[in-house]
Amino acid sequence: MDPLGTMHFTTIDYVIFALLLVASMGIGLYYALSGGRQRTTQEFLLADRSMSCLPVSLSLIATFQSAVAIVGVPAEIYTHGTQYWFIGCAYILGLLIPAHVFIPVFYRLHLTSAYQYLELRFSKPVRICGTLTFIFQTVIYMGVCVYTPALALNAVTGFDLWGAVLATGLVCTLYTTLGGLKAVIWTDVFQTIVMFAGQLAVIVVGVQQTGGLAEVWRKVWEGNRISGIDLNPDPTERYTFWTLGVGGVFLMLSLYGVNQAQVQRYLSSKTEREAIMSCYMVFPSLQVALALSCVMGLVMFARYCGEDQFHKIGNLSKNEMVLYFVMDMLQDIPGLSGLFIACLFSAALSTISSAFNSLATVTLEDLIKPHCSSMTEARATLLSKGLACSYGLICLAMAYLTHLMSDSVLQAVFKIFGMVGGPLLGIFCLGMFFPWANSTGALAGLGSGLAMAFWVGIGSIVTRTSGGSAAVSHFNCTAVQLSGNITTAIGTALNSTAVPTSTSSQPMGLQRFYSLSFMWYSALSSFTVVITGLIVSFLTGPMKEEDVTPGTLYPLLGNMLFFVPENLKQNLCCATPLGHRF
Ligand SMILES: CC(C)(CO)[C@@H](O)C(=O)NCCC(=O)O
Ligand code: NA
Repeated sequence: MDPLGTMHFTTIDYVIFALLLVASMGIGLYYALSGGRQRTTQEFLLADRSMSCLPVSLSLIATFQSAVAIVGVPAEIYTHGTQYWFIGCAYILGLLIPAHVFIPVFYRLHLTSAYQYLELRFSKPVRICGTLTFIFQTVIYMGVCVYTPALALNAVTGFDLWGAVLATGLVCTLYTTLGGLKAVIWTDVFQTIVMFAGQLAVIVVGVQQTGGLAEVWRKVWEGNRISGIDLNPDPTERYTFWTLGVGGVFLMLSLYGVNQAQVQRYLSSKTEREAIMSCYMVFPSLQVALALSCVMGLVMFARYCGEDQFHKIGNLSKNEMVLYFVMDMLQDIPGLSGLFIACLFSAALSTISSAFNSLATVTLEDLIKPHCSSMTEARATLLSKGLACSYGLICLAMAYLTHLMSDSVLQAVFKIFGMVGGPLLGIFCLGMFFPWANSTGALAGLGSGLAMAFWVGIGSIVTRTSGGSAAVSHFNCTAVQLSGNITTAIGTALNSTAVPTSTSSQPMGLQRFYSLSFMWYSALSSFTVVITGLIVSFLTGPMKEEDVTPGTLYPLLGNMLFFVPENLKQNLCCATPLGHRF
């Protein structure tokens, strides 16, 4: 059955979509032909370290705000209520800690790649393992990012799936290869604005068509979509205040603290102050982004609550709901659906362009340069352009692999971030906060963190448990006679996480371990890295603080014991490292 066959794109919608691609290309060309014309790696990979905080901050949010969040969050709110919104609490510590811990350390070391840090602090093998882990994470993620909007568009409008994937993948490869990081950052700025505009337009029209704000509020309130704070301590509950507000901090740290894409933006800032400022400015913009997608879910609910007799929306996968809602509602307003499609693809483009550039950076800096010390600057720049271009093509291949993914991409991406990003966060924390950690400990820690993460992650996929314990909250619309049907429909929409009939029985033993909420993955795996790393370091001979490269430690213990007199602290082995005051 194809309930969506009637939806069509008008010429003006195509024009708006094409304009997005053309404008992005234009920005790429501009930076290819202006400034230093992308003739040095400093310019191509680090924008000449000359950026100011406003473009950097918009680029920071654009990097990890992809179409996955734009289609995933409203569907989550529609089916489960506003609990997810509490992830906004995690933004406070999730941005303050990067601003005051990670940025100062990275910026003062004058790095290009975040993994250079791992060599300075530990050894070359640790750096290479870190780099390979990052490449693995990013390559999977970019496949999901380019595939998601194309799939949604295809499902709802019949727009050619691989045509959309190719168009976005190739245009993005081209402007990233031509214009370097400057183009990536400035297209991010433009694309973030398009992203916000598209979501806002849909919300405004949606509210109007549903009968005004008061009516939307009444419907979502009566439909039980407004969730109170859920303080259930059960770690297998998918979204609670604890999983979102505490587990989410670790997710945020792995993304905004140590992820190469973001670290590269901090390093491209003119001064350390600008870098810290940009991190602060992410906070309000990220709250706006979160609010827009949550409100969109509420409006979508208000619009269909009790009126979805034909299970129009209930039969869709979570990734298709939003686009269906948009097309259904905006059909009569020319151009508006085009604007929303542009919003969706802006989100995707800004994420994959960051991925291409950061992957080119780490491949050149961490894997190639150490072996070709005599490479000329011109050659290195040419090589980095070749790398950016190759990763663009790899992205297309990964989109094809994503074909096999489950139907909730938001959960899939959170799992990838937790399973691979968490151990990376752990190894940076081990290095910065614990002077005793040595290289063997770091390698053992990273290995065990990854093993732990893949054990629980793959276990949950195989046994289909993580997230399965999420209570499918039932509609409680005014149209009571319909609620049975709608609940069934929502059940269908959630079929990927089909709950076994015996949901009431608590999972036991390993089963319980596998059903750990994926919001805890980052915390679990980074703690595993730190603890294993410390144990192995102490067994193999801990490092002495004076042997650690200056500037690679952050005096966490020293700062936390601010009330202890200075000479006592020296004895406690947590002195401020040479020449570095934080
Ligand atoms: C980083 C967060 C959690 C911040 O809300 C969000 O942007 C997110 O869920 N990002 C990952 C999904 C995506 O690719 O859009
Ligand atoms: Na994005």
